[in-house]
Amino acid sequence: MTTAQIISGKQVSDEIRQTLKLEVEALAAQNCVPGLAVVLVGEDPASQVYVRNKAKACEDLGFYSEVHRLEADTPQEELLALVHKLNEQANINGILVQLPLPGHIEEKAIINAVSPEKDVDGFHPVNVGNLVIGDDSLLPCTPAGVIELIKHTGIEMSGKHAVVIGRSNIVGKPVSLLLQRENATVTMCHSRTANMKELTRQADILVVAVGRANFVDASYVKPGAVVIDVGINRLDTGKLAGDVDFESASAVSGPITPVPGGVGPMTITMLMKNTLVAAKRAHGLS
Ligand SMILES: Nc1nc2c(c(=O)[nH]1)N[C@@H](CN(C=O)c1ccc(C(=O)N[C@@H](CCC(=O)O)C(=O)O)cc1)CN2
Repeated sequence: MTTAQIISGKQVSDEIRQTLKLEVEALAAQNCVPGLAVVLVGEDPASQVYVRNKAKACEDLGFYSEVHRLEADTPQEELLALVHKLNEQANINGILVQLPLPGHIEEKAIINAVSPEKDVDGFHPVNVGNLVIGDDSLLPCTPAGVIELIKHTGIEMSGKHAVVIGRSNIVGKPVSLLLQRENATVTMCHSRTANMKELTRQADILVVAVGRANFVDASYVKPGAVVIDVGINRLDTGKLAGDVDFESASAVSGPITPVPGGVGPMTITMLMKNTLVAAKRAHGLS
């Protein structure tokens, strides 16, 4: 049985949403209603759930929202035309095209088509570039959620050694940049890293985003380290598993996130936060 502190993404997410809701109410008095457009192409079952949850979050917080559901064989040009239309739509402050997209659509072309001011995913090269140079930008939701969860533990990131396993554009790379922004010393590991355990065992903060169920066990973890599991892997049994073997890792770790109920719920909450920020900017409010 674990004695480690379990970091509840659900609880942190609820707290942030309460703050957002108050802000939305205050903004309404200034005729500013945040608007989010979510675009789903195809019928991927997990994506359908995430899109429904995004629409529900908008409703709960008092945002305006639109969900555009397109057939799986929708031509790329049609999707681009929709994105261009949403870029021009004044009541929409945030545009999110749900990933993954069907194989015939070039993800990069779609991401690049979203206006950077409405890119609430933080995936557009302009926002990525601003993240790299440390300028204000819309931050990618899952990495921003990871930082919020670490802050919630009360453990200082400054001066700590953070190790990130995984170097994807949507999690590993941005989370490393955000940790550096918090003045952590960051090491990135990936599939070609030699002696990975030697590095991860030095980590005060270990972020795992490899996409392999139960990849990290206790042997990777420094006693007392904060462990953040970004993985969401659907097992053959239908159950969800993280990239971290929770039973094993939590026997030695400090605060640790579970799956489900850890990083996942933060993703949508940070999307709501980004949409609010984008709406305020569009209305000239700081
Ligand atoms: N355009 C984007 N596409 C995708 C993103 C993204 O940030 N932008 N991230 C993921 C999917 N995603 C949001 O879109 C997402 C994933 C997981 C969760 C979540 O709450 N997970 C729960 C478990 C839910 C379940 O039972 O499946 C948890 O971990 O507790 C929310 C949002 C890929 N696509």
